[in-house]
Amino acid sequence: MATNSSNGDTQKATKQPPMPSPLRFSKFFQVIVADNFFTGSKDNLKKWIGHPRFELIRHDVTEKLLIEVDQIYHLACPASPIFYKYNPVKTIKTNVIGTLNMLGLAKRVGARILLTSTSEVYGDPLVHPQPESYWGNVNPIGVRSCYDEGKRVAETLMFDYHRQHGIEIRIARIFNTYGPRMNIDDGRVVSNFIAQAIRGEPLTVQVPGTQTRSFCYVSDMVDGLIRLMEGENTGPINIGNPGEFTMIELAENVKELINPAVEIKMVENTPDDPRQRKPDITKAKELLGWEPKVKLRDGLPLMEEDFRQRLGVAKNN
Ligand SMILES: O=C(O)[C@H]1O[C@H](OP(=O)(O)OP(=O)(O)OC[C@H]2O[C@@H](n3ccc(=O)[nH]c3=O)[C@H](O)[C@@H]2O)[C@H](O)[C@@H](O)[C@@H]1O
Repeated sequence: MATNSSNGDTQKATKQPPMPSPLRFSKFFQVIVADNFFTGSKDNLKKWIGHPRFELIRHDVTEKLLIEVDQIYHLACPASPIFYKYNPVKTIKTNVIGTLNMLGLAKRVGARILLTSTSEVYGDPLVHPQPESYWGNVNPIGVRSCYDEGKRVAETLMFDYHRQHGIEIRIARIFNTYGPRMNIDDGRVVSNFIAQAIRGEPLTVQVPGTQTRSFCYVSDMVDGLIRLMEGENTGPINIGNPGEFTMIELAENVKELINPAVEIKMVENTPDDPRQRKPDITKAKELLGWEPKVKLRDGLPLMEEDFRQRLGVAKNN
């Protein structure tokens, strides 16, 4: 540890006033990424590999991880319904055993831990928009339960470790997030529609099409998560964009912005699909000074650009 006062760097560091912005502070951190690549891609980390303050470990969070850290962003878990339904047992193990392991790590080294929970803890919500005080309407035995009940248990574990062991916790409830570098075949609606529009395939709106979601651009999400980690509130705090769209409206926007020639096709849905979802972000505004800046119609073209590059399809072709 850098405690020797004859060390120039340490003296300089101790004289510095506290950093006003967590975003500026973060450039001094070393980052260790642990990923099992079940849904993640090494390509997304390419630009950091070889950086002196960056380390990548192939690791499954359901196994113990013995490292020394000050902060833990516990982001692990497949989030696309296609992926978590493909391996529900793995999904619930990640949420339960994975969260226990990360809390064990936080306890051993005295780190602060942030869990990325989800709007899915509200299930098919009977309160609209959803404030953090709403307890939700969740099916405990459905095909989505590995994910939504899994995240609910993860939240419980976080608060139990906080109350029993004094662990510093932070919980974010993330609402549908999109942006460049998403897996093209992720299966979630924004990436599906953008890839379909670029390929000139019909946009597959699952019935009834009147179900709503609120889409947050990735840079807004990252800003919110860092503010939560650096702030004083445990949460849970909703982080999402309150702009609410039906899936038909989303398809119409993608069609207009990306490829007016594509058709919109109604297809079958899957069980327990939530009918409406919109975050109440009063807490995020008041406690984190956060609100999203990027509107859906500004974010979609940024994602389109990245998808076109990866699919090798130029605009106006
Ligand atoms: O994107 C996310 O952040 C969220 O994604 C999923 O939740 P969900 O909202 O069901 O995600 P999608 O698969 O993108 O579905 C959104 C809506 O679009 C519809 N959809 C999906 C795909 C498609 O091709 N067409 C279509 O109309 C679905 O029926 C659903 O109503 C996860 O379960 C959430 O936990 C996660 O936070």
